[in-house]
Amino acid sequence: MATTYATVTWDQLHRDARLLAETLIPRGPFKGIVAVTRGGLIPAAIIAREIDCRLIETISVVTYDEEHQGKPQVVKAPVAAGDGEGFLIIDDLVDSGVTAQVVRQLLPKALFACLYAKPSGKPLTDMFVVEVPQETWVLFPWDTAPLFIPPLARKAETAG
Ligand SMILES: O=P(O)(O)OC[C@H]1O[C@H](OP(=O)(O)OP(=O)(O)O)[C@H](O)[C@@H]1O
Ligand SMILES: Nc1nc2[nH]cnc2c(=O)[nH]1
Ligand SMILES: [Mg+2]
Repeated sequence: MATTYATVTWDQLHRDARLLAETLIPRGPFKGIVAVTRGGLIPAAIIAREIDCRLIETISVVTYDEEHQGKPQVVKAPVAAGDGEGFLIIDDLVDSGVTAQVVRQLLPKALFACLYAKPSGKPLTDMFVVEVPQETWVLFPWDTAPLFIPPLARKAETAG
């Protein structure tokens, strides 16, 4: 199936992160947050502010596409979070669920929350805000830039 794109603006991301924080409050308080770098860093910062949490640890998992067939590599372990008890894991999104699976294995007692979830990754989350179709590629604000688009009339002129 052809890939479609879903553009998320800074405003939308901020709203969705605040919505997630609201649903997380009754599940807390948390000892700390583990942000899944890099995509989880900005959502984690927004959520940390809302739930008043100042201890932020990170985990970095590098995954490879099917073509490269590599095993996911943990290039930074979340040592301050132990087995995850009392910790909250934040990522921007789950897609295949591979990243979430690796993270959960290392932090089995932590709660896993993300902003966006595709069907394959959804079962690996404890909480998410918006479901996105599997074939949709989410474009985050840090992936995109505003672009000049010529007026329609000028486009018609050049098309002859
Ligand atoms: O469920 P999955 O198929 O594993 O995909 C989800 C992961 O992919 C993206 O990270 P990416 O590995 O692209 O790295 P980044 O966060 O450093 O950009 C995203 O931020 C999630 O962490
Ligand atoms: N930006 C972005 N990164 C991803 N990594 C895995 N799926 C996605 C996606 O939909 N968007
Ligand atoms: Mg990521």
